Amino acid sequence: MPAVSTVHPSTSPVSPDDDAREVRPRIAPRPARVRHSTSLWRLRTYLYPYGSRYLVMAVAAIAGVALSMAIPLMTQRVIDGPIARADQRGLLVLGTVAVAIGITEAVVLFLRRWIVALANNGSERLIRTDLYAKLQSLPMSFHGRWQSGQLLSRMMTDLSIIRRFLGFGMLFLVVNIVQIAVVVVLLLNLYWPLGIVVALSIIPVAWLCLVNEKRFTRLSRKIQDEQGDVASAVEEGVHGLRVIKSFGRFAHLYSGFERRTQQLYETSMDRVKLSSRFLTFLEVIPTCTMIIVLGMGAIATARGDLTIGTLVAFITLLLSLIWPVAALGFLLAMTQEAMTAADRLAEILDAESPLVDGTKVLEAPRGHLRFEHVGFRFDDADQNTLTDVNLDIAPGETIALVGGTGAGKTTMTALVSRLVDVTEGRITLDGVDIRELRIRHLRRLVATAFEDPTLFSMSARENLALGRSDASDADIEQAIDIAQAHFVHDLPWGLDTRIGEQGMSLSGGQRQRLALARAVLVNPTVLVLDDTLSALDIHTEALVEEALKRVLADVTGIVVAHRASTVLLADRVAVLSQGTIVAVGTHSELLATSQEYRELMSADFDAEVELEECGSRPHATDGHRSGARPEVDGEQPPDGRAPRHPDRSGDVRAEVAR
Ligand SMILES: Nc1ncnc2c1ncn2[C@@H]1O[C@H](COP(=O)(O)OP(=O)(O)OP(=O)(O)O)[C@@H](O)[C@H]1O
Repeated sequence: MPAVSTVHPSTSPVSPDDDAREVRPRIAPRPARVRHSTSLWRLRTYLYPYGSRYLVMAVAAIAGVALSMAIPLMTQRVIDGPIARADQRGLLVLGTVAVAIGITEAVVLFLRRWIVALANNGSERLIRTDLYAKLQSLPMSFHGRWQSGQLLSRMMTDLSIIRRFLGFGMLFLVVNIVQIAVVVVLLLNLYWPLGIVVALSIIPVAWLCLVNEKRFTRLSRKIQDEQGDVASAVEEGVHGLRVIKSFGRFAHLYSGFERRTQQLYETSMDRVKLSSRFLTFLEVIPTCTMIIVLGMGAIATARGDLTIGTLVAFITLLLSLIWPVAALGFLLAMTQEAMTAADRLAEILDAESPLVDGTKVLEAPRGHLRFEHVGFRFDDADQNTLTDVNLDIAPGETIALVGGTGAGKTTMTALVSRLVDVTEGRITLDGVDIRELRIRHLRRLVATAFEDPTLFSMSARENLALGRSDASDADIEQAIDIAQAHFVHDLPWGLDTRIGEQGMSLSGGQRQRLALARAVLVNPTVLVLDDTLSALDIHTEALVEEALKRVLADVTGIVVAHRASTVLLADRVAVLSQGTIVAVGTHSELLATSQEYRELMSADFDAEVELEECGSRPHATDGHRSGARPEVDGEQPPDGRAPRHPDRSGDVRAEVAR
């Protein structure tokens, strides 16, 4: 039994940047009964680190409103006091106090704006980093279901909506409601008959808000989803530019894009119409109230029931209500938008990852890999992709996985590094179920080079050292040598050359070689090559295979092979058909015993012959693939193992022909 140690999560050597770490967002857990608005409320935890700033902001906002309300009351005192009595000294004192109040209000306003920027940009950053970490931790099945544009629009647009709400909407929604309530009380206190008129005018305002809430929410959600669709279309258009241009399908895609933007435009206009009607009513109500108050106030003053100073103060206070009431409309709209944005963020933050991290690490891994009755079914599929797969790969052995298109080869390799988890059976590494191993540890042991090599917008060196940040220059050089990726030294700044988005500035073969070097650099215990050599020219492929033979001699290898040439890198071959392994053996054994294997090999062979007959065997240039290699006679090793290189084509032809 291999030495295995168990690592307690809190003392684990796994660094926090582990892609499968359990992401614990600051957001509160999802409540059992989810209601609209709960998502926004749950985001309050992102305010806590900036709690003191939000508090200062709220105090400054309330102080600002209180000061603005003090000015009409001062005016009343000035008119009914020093002005009525022609008291110059009293006028000077009260005037100075009024100026001081005005200056203090301006300072408080500046303070609030400055602090708000500090606080809500900080909260936005925290939510964004949590979202990013969560996205990284979610399984491939999640990313398969979601359009990247939808994720992008949540990370950018929805977060901006929430930032605006946290910095402005939330505060003023509260401040304005408080201001309306306080002013109404003050008005009732100044002269209650007019105060009642103002208080009654609040009823239609509240009714309008309630009536419009549902429609506004629905339209906001629709717009945000449609923005995501547009972002997805832009993303696909940019990524698929080459395909679109080569097929001359620009007009077709353009019309699809135009349809989406038209839809977004129409929904946005629906919302504009709704909010325009709503806002107009909200502005008309205070104006009508003002006309009634002016008329009734004039009569009351004429009767001597009201002083002129009180009427001026009343009108000034009422004027100060126009903005808070009119603003209620867009503040409520902002709140609705923030609620739907928070719902959309919660869809990511609450997404459950079925991948559970293990606790064990292998002290001295040997690379004994076993598939035991492994079955796998994709989430949305109605039947298994893999069924009862059994395969025992000895330490240091290399297995070639061969099978027709869609047989399940890529899926099988994805199980080894737990990009997806088995749904039946188990996979063991040195006798330990890989689900019991720490994922970061497992992914250190298993390195995969994919057929479609993704390179990141960073330097060639950073791309190479992605799986092993502590790699020395000598390690990098060795990996470059094995993958025959010496071309990196010819790039304008050598290894420090920034490779374009997705490595677009490199050829397919160059990208594959970098991806291969990246996998080799990890110095893994298990090396998985998912048809990694498919884009190499025959000359480079021969050199890479020569070097790979040395690497594969020391590691356990799984090589997905579509062609006979690649099969010959392996010690044994497993034939996968319709999701299950139908034959395992050496190359020559399978040629002798497996009809399916013979057919797969002869298909490759036929393609080769066709190429030769057409005289179209390509020259050794990057980015082209011949599928064939020069015919060199070779001998079968005495142990029946597949001859590795370079005489496999001749060997395959001879045996298939037999
Ligand atoms: N995300 C997915 N959801 C549902 N089915 C999927 C998904 N990904 C792949 N499949 C299906 O699983 C099967 C196996 O796919 P896989 O990519 O493993 O085959 P493969 O043998 O590697 O094929 P190829 O040689 O063409 O790369 C296919 O039928 C494919 O349609």
